Amino acid sequence: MLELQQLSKTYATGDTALRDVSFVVPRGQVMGLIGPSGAGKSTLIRCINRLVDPSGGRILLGDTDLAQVGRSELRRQRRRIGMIFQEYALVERLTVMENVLSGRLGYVPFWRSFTRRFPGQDIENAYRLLDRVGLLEQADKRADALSGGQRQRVGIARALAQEPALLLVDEPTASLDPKTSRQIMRLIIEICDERELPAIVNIHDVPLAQQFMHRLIGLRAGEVVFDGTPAALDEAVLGDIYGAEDWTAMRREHEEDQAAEADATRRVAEVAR
Ligand SMILES: Nc1ncnc2c1ncn2[C@@H]1O[C@H](COP(=O)(O)OP(=O)(O)OP(=O)(O)O)[C@@H](O)[C@H]1O
Repeated sequence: MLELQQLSKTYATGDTALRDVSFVVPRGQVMGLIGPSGAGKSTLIRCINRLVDPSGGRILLGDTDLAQVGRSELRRQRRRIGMIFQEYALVERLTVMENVLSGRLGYVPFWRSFTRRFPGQDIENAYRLLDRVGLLEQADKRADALSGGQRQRVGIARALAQEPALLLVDEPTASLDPKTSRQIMRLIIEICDERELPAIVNIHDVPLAQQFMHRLIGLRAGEVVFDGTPAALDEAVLGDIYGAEDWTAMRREHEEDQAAEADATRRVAEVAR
């Protein structure tokens, strides 16, 4: 379980990015973080993995307050946080398997990571994870030979290789087409269910968030202005989070994208006939 208590962040520039943000993400819950540009979504994720030092508040992962841990303890705590990135962050010239095993680097002694000799148990587990994300056949391929969706699956397997207690997911589908985006979201949800992992997903695509997330939190100017189920996120709330004009423009853009996707699907079907 992850619990934030009155988390605040004011940058050295004087910009306040988070104000007294409090919520609990229980095990197995996938929570989508939505809000306009500058609302504080990235700052929130960065505070949790301590790429940014919070100005105040507590970040409890189990019994540990991540906001308080010192440098050496932080290294240990970061193993417990699996990260999934928008641009996958794979090592392109390494194989799929080597990329997944890099999720174990926080656990193996330096000399072992240097020679890339991992314990047999780690290797067995990596094969199991690749099987789970549907990439067993690709284990020996170089990462740069994969499609975007496949790369993100490697990113997911790598995060799981850490045996995390929490997943932080930053715009996982921003570089993917709509169909692949849905497949990746479904996979993340299934995996969190299976492993009872809490997850926070920073997500721009509101309809995709509504379709898949268990719960949504809306941030505006660093404050929580919505916390509820996707069903409770109606037009009035969305207008409140994004500003009525911006939300109307976002919705129109989404409708145009959907029409284009339906058109492309129809054309493909016609060619295949
Ligand atoms: N390193 C920094 N130094 C100073 N101010 C920052 C820094 N990073 C972010 N901010 C400010 O903090 C606020 C929140 O930014 P943040 O990047 O967390 O928002 P966001 O919701 O993730 O936006 P986006 O969706 O565009 O990524 C903004 O006002 C931003 O200008």
